[in-house]
Amino acid sequence: MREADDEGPEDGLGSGGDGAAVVRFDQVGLRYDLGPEIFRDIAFTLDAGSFHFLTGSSGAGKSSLLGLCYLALRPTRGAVTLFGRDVTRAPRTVLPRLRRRMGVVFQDFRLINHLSAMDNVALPLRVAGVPESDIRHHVPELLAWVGLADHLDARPPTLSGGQKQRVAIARAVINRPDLLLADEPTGNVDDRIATRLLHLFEELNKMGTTVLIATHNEQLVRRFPHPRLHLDAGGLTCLPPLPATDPAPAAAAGPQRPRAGQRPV
Ligand SMILES: Nc1ncnc2c1ncn2[C@@H]1O[C@H](COP(=O)(O)OP(=O)(O)OP(=O)(O)O)[C@@H](O)[C@H]1O
Repeated sequence: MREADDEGPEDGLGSGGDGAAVVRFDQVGLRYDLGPEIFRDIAFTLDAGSFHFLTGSSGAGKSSLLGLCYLALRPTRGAVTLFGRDVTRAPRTVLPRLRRRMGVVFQDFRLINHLSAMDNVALPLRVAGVPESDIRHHVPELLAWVGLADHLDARPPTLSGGQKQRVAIARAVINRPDLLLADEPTGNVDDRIATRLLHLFEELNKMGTTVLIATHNEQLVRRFPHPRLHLDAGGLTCLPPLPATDPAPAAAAGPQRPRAGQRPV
């Protein structure tokens, strides 16, 4: 993991900020074009190593907030700080470097259709220059953990929605990012697999990744005791974990899961 301050002013990023905050929003507002303001004065901090759910009804702005975090969107007002740097007006040239520190699971997956599941997941490792022998070892292991051992060579158009989603998750976590942003990552899978995926996120979190997961799945939110950022009517409230109901089903069945202290792959 890199330190929060390993990029200097020459990066075109603003300086300053709390070194322990991976994400900080200060009085952020957002509107699309000439539409209404969908966020008003949103303020929150994700400390390094924290795990939060992002909740709110459909249209409350969960995807938009994640888009602000990975700088696909810029705030109309206020300030966004990432990894201790003010990135509110950071030039586009710094985006690839910032995004290499993030794993993002998009609601629409954004897989590369002409590449196999194996090659889609291997992509961040190849970009990072990881030796091919390591890739051949780690990628199948992770795909097996998400239940896709028999689909390594499958191309996305031949996969179901839930299978594509799991490839997208594997791609997002394979290089153990500093920050994981996931938009409805369990929206297309059954309860057992959803629980398994949440355990994967928790293992990643134990290794230091800061995690933010947008979800509608209240049952899942109740099973995993993490605080919530809740969006409602343009505002954001930080809420404690929901009280637990039923325990999470065992995630033990299936391939051995990655453990804290090891690479997740
Ligand atoms: N590209 C866009 N142009 C204009 N308005 C948009 C755009 N994307 C989102 N919006 C509006 O912003 C608001 C928040 O949308 P967003 O997709 O962030 O909500 P969400 O909470 O992720 O919804 P869902 O749970 O249904 O995915 C909605 O009113 C939506 O219509």
